[in-house]
Formats: sequence, structure tokens, C-alpha cells
Amino acid sequence: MALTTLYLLGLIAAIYVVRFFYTHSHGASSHHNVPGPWTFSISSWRLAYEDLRGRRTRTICQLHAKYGPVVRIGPNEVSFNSPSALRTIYGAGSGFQRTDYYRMFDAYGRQNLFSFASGKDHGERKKLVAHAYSKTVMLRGSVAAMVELKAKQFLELIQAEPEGVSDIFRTLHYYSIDNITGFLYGGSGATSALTGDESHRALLNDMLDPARRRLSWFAVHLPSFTKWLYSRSGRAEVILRHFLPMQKPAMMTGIRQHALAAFHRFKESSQKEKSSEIGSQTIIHRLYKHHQTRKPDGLDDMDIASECADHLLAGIDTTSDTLMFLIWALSLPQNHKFQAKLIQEVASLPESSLNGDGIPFVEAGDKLPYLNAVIKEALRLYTPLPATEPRSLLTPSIIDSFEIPAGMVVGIEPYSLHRNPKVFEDPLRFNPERWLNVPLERLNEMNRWWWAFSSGGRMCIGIHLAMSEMTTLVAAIYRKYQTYIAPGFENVSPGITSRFEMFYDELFDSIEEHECRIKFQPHGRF
Ligand code: HEM
Repeated sequence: MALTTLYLLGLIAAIYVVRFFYTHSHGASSHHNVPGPWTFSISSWRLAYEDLRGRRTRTICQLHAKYGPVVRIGPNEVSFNSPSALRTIYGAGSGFQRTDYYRMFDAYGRQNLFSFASGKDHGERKKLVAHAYSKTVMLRGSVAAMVELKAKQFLELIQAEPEGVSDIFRTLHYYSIDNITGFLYGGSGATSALTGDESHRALLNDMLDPARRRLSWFAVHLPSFTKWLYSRSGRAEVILRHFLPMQKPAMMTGIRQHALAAFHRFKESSQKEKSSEIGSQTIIHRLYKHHQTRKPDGLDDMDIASECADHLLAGIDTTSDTLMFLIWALSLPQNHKFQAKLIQEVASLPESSLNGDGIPFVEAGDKLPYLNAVIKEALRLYTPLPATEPRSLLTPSIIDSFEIPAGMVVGIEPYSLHRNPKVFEDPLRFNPERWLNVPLERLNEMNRWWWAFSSGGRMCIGIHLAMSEMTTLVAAIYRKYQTYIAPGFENVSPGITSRFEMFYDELFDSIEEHECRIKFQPHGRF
């Protein structure tokens, strides 16, 4: 038995040695010269192990610090860390496609904006909704009015919290889910989590379960096995239940069920309801105009349901996690000086910049320089999607003078770009003022490295919605409140989940995942 195991181990080692020499000697191109630890270059399981430990992004960042802006992180994967590589890989018209990694974002078996690989499929779909996400739509009209209403409801929720202490990890999720569902579905699927609907609040439960990190790992590294595991029924299901990476209902089940029900409600609504003022602005309405009953080769029911579910998932954690870190960072005693300047700026808004409820208009928040610097800094240090955005090209290419063979996976992680100490002085410190009153050349350089929303054709489509949600809420909060770390939460960093990893402020030793307790105290200016 022991001999058989030894024999097997020896065989595996021999395969890896042969593979190592094959890949390093057959390098028809110079990708074999890309520096990096040899353990990573011989097997993709080395990086998968980092994924399992929840350390992928930080490990890659350390490898860049050690080996420079180009690092081999797998037999078929290279990580870059430079604005020039950023342009080559992600620039408009670059031809690089999203990899199969993104197929885990398919919904109801259909691809969508997030998961399409080909530029053609993606471009055709994007055309249908791009205008609805434009900045002009966000700044005025029904979408802006909805965001302002949600900001008002958030303040009312805070006001009702015992002793003004709120777990903003949760309450900000209520804010983002109510905004995105209102924007996507209108009356057919808008949630009311802020105003207390428990069934809508419960939709977030499976998203907030830390086991979703383990499930993401299985879905990416063992996709067929994971599909098989979750599709068992009867006795097999009962036995295998104990081995599931995340208990059912698994990740996003609640959200996806809600998204499907919203689609059916929309489909069954009358023509009059469909084209009512507010309804006609929604994403579901725009997509429905291209339903196959109206257009030859148009979208079918599941295409539309999948597209909306995808935007719904993309628009919850991202916005609320950024807002949470922003408020938490401003509440730290060492950052009260920044908070005071922000309060001064939002307090100086004239009456004409406020709606009837005293909430700053979205358009007014958009123009505030200090507020925008605070958001930009929160997105730098606590970007909610910090990990690699993997891409590949069907033909060979040259990136930062390295020849990259066709099909090789290349990527850049915002986390590493945002922590380059040569570009961002004292990079682990939250300092919104680094974006203000700096020489233009320095500002341009920092902007070249700032990459929270991605870039080019696959840049975040929700950027303007996210920005209007953030500017409006932060302006509304600090017009009324000062914020402090709640008693008992001092010296703790909140932690968020992104893919297989947890992210938090690395200057803190103690981490509380999915919790952030903040005290809101009226400053009495208004
Ligand atoms: C602070 C908030 C947000 C941040 C930082 C953010 C960031 C990003 C990033 C980095 C990507 C590219 C991901 C990749 O290629 O791996 C992306 C794509 C996307 N985001 Fe966002 N996002 C935010 C909010 C939103 C919101 C509110 C929506 C609402 C619908 C949204 C919808 C999408 C969609 C649909 C894509 C895919 C776009 C495409 O491939 O054309 N995002 N986002």
C-alpha cells in the first residue's frame, strides 16, 4: 500500500518535472521568461490553493512586490501590474475576452452581459441597455428621485435605531438592494428592505453567508463536480448534504428566485402598467421591447430574466460594501478631520440643492469635490472587487514586451494597482486629500493606476448608478450626522466577501466579518 502511494507520488512528480521542462523549453515565445515562483508555473493548483486559503489577491500583490510588474502565476496564467498592460488588455477594442471563469455568473442557464466572452454577443446586448445607465439618466428624473427617496428612508431607519447605533453592513445592503431592484424592475420587483419588509431583508441572507466563499472556490475549480453535487435528489441528496460547500439554499438562490418572480410579474402585467412613466425607465422594460414576440431573433424569457438577475447581483454588494468602508473609515478617530471637512462641504449646500425632504439632489452631490475625493479614496483602498479580472485572446499578443501565446490567461488586479507605493504615498492609509490640491501630473499618474470600475468595453455599466447612490447617501448622512465607531467595535476592521476571499483594513489585527457598528449622532446644524 505504502509502495503504491510512493509510486503514485513519484509518477505525479515526474509528470510535473516533464511538464515544467516542456513549458520552459518549448517556449516559442518569451512568456517562459516571465518571472515568478516555479511552484506556481508548474501547476494551476498552486494558485487554487491560495484561493482556498482566501489569499489569492494578497499573494499576487506580494509576488508583484517581489518580482515586478509581470509575474507568472500559473502554467497558463500571467499577472500584470502596470497602466501600459491595462491599456493593452482592457483598452477599448483590444480583442481580449472574458474567460470561462465568468460562466459562474450565468443565470437560469443563460449568458448575460457579465458572462459573455465574445465582443460581438456582448456588444449586441449592451446596446439594448447602455442608454438607461448613462449619467444623464442618473442625474435627473425618475431614477434620481428614487435614489433620493431611498436616501431619505435610510436616514429614517437610522433615526429609529436604538441609541443611534446601526450595523451599517446590513442597513446599507437594504439601501443598495432597494435601489437596484427599483431601477431594474420598477413595481414588478422593487424591494422594501429599508422600510422593514422582512421577506425582502431575508433575500440577502444567502449572500451574506461566509460559506459562499467556499462555494465560489468549488464552482470555479471543480465546476462539473459542483453542478453534480447540487443537482442530486432523493437519498443521494440526503447523504451528500453533509458534504456541500454551502448548505442549500446556496449562494444567490434567494436573489435569483426573486429576480425570476419579478420577471414573471412584469410579463403578466398589463400593457398599460408596462409602459407607465416609471415602468418605461426600467431595465426590464427596455429589454422586453426586444422580446422575441416583438422582434425576430429577439430575446426570450430566460434571456431577459438572466440579464436582470445579473445586474441585480452586480449592484448590491459592490455599492453597499464601498459605502460601509467609507463611513467606517471616516468614523475612525484619526480620520475625524476628513469627516469635519466633508460635513462643512455638504452643510454649505444651498436650499435650492435640496429636495422637499431636505435630501441633496443627486445632481448636487455629483458636483461636490471633497465628497467625490472621499468616494474615490474609499474605492482605492477598499475597492469591492479587488481580485484579478481574467482575460484571454484567441491569437498571440505582446504585453509589456512579453510574447503571450494565444489562449493564455492574463489579468490585472485593482488591489495591486491601488497599493503601489511609488504612485500612492503611504498606500494603506485612508487619505481622501491625496486626490485634492495635487499637481496635475501627479493626479494624472494616480488616475492611470486607479481602476475600481475596470475600463474599455467591459467597464462597469452601473458606474453612474453606483456613484449617484453613493454621493447622494453620503451627502444626506453628513448633512445631518457625525459618525463614530460604536462602543465595542473600536480596533476592529469590518470584513467583506469578494469571490473566495475576505477583505478588510490590513492595519487592523481584529476583523469582524459582515458586521460594522457605527454610532450616528446629529450634529445639530440643521
Ligand atoms: C461601487 C460600485 C461598483 C463597483 C466598484 C463595480 C465594479 C465593477 C467592475 C470592476 C466590473 C468589471 C468586472 C470584471 O471584468 O471582472 C464591473 C462590471 C459590471 N458591473 Fe459593476 N461595480 C459597481 C456597481 C455596479 C452597479 C450598481 C451595477 C448595476 C447594475 C453594476 C453592474 C455591472 C455589470 C452589469 C457589469 C458587467 C459589465 C460588462 O461586462 O459589460 N455594477 N463592475
